[in-house]
Amino acid sequence: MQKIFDEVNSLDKRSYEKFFLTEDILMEHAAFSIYTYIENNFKKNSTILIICGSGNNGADGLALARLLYKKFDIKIYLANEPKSSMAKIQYERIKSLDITISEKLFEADILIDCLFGTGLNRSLDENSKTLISKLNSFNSFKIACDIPSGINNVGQIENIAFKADVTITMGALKLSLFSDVVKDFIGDIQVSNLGIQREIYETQTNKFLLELSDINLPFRDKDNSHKGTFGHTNIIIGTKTGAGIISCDSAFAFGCGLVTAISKEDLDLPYHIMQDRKISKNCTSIAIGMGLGEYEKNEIEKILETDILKVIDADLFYEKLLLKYLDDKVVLTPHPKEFISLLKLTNTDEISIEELQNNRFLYVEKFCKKYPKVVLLLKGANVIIAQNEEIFINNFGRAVLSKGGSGDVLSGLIASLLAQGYDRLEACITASLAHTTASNNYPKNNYSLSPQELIEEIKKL
Ligand SMILES: NC(=O)C1=CN([C@@H]2O[C@H](COP(=O)(O)OP(=O)(O)OC[C@H]3O[C@@H](n4cnc5c(N)ncnc54)[C@H](O)[C@@H]3O)[C@@H](O)[C@H]2O)[C@@H](O)CC1
Ligand SMILES: [K+]
Repeated sequence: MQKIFDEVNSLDKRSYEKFFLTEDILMEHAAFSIYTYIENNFKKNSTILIICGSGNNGADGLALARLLYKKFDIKIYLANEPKSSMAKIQYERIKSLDITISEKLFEADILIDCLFGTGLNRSLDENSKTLISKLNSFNSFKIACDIPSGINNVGQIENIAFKADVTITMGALKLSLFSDVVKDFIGDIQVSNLGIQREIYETQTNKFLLELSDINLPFRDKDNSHKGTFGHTNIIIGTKTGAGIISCDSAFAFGCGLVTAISKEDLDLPYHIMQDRKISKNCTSIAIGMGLGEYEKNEIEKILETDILKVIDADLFYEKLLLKYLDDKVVLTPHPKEFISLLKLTNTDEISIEELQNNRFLYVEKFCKKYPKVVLLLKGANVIIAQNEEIFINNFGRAVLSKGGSGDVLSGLIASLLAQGYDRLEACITASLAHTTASNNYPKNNYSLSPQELIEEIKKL
């Protein structure tokens, strides 16, 4: 996993003080990393337009222009006069070069957005909005320097943002690159080295970006085993039976030795799924909530009271009785609407979906502070997995997963791993990565994936 920081100004400051790296040195490395990216990916003499603002993001662009000059056909567009001291210095450095300052925007092969970086601290003015909108309309390859202009320090977009194909971010990953609302604006992310290896530039953090290598699939190193060796999960089937049955199937596919559907009605189940009326004696995990619908409250209580690890999902986030069980036995897997209900039930906050989606990390942190024993998995374009003060982000998800039943598959995967002995965080991390990876491996298109096909892809991981 990679470290993520709420802000990097303190890291820059530490580099000046601890390693005697000046702002100038850091900036030269920032510019050089974009130069290297362009050199490695584009033909000599490609046309490049660098759009520069008045601060240090613009200064990065001016330094980059100096580096690219003569190897590429470059022009600078000055959105504002250089104002920060580094922008003025960088401007001096290019004055004697014959670099064209373009008076207008045009569709170059490559556009480089150096308008605003981490200094964006107020709403965009009309000129900036028009400028960004025009840039977005061009068919050029688009590179954002540090962060696409228009995204603020907490990952919100008030009006418009530059729509990058790649964001080359300076020094370390910033949290603002991982809100759901910026997902379609940042493109691929690359981290630039600022004159010292990233592991030295970076300090301690409590936030992490998951990588594919963080997956820890079920592993069998004992052949002297039987079905009981690999756990027994119980999935509670509610009035909407399909949801729970999907979870049963995905739990079985992800290695759990035994899967029992707990249901009052006789169900038409796949042959490998057992059925019972009550929780099995040797049950090692439970999943409850998916398609629950009408269910007797005292029966739910009896299940929640058990000392068994549980995945709690969907309809249960609207039940007040859940409040007694927000402890070290549970994993909660709400989607945004369900999380809002949970925030309300727990008297944490009463907010709209929009407010949540604009501040996902803030509300996850608030909730986890209040319930530090709970493991929370907040669904969304970027999945957030959190416990106490730690946050893990899975940004591999794509639109292919935006289908009914995807969440039921995920509940089954987590329950399966809990039953097999994973701890709750490990189970969420591996299940979430398996879920996104399998969906991305679906070969057909990004709209037709069914839960069954998703489970088939999970079997191939
Ligand atoms: N501090 C450092 O050591 C380094 C900084 N670097 C670059 O510096 C950037 C940050 O530079 P700055 O702090 O100068 O800020 P920016 O260049 O991001 O912002 C420029 C200026 O725009 C003004 N501004 C903010 N919001 C505005 C709005 N909505 N409309 C009009 N003007 C607005 C601000 O007052 C600020 O002075 C980083 O994103 C990165 O690109 C890199 O060179 C790496 C090293
Ligand atoms: K930028």
